Amino acid sequence: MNIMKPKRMVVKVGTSTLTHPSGSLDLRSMERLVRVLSDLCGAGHEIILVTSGAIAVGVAHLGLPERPSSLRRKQAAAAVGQCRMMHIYDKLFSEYNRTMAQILLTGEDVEDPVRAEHLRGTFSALLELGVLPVVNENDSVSSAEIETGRHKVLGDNDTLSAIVASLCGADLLVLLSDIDGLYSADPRVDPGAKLLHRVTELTPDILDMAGNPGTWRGTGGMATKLSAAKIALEAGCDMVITNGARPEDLYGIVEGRETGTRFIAKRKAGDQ
Ligand SMILES: Nc1ncnc2c1ncn2[C@@H]1O[C@H](COP(=O)(O)OP(=O)(O)O)[C@@H](O)[C@H]1O
Ligand SMILES: N[C@@H](CCC(=O)OP(=O)(O)O)C(=O)O
Repeated sequence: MNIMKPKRMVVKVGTSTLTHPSGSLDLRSMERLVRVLSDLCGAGHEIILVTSGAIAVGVAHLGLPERPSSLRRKQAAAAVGQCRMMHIYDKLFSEYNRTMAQILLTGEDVEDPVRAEHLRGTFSALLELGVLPVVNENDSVSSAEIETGRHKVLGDNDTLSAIVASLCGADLLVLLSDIDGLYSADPRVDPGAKLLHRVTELTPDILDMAGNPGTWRGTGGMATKLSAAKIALEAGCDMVITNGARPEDLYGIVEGRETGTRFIAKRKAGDQ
């Protein structure tokens, strides 16, 4: 197998990996992830982290009995949770002597060519400076996903991470989920479903495999991950879906080891 070692990569981590079922931050999981990402930066990879979790963490921190149904309350929870998460990330990255930066995006930011160009410049400058950008959707401003559960331009962090990967010319996008990869059907519904190791084309059969999120904390399920795959592959960027419970798998993934499901971009399919 001839998989190029990625120089620039985007890693997206979902709410279910970052939080306990109560919505509180899973500190052990965050610590392991931050350690691996810091180490990969030390090994010469340029990494952008796209993180979910703001709403769930805000709901837990505010002591709300459940995820609110009103948009304004969800946006308020996101504002609280985002601040909590960044505080912990910054503390953890500092332990490994890494500087991080926060970037919050809305659909308009990536749709507008002038803003997109500024963003590209900011990401490159941060990476040149050895900084690790940490990105989330600006949920307190944008209502795209939290209102509808779907995205138009952005709206979920799977799509957001693929847009960021494409914008920054990343070689690899890794989605850390609460499941090992793409199965032939949702294993929570069909226990006989099989894990797919490699996908070279998003055929209608593959797209039909995607089901809904697994828990109240997840947003897009596999459908948004496959939308992300489409954006990444069109940008010539490989994408891997793997289990966020084992962040150490990232070491093997950057070496091209078979882990989870790897979607292989066209320019590389011929090399296999
Ligand atoms: N074909 C499929 N293969 C794997 N998981 C699937 C599939 N269809 C639906 N799912 C569901 O998608 C969930 C992962 O997405 P999601 O709940 O958004 O989590 P996360 O936020 O961790 O990405 C899985 O737990 C699983 O229940
Ligand atoms: N931007 C939202 C998360 C959106 C999202 O896609 O969540 P997830 O399915 O857990 O990756 C938040 O920070 O709560």
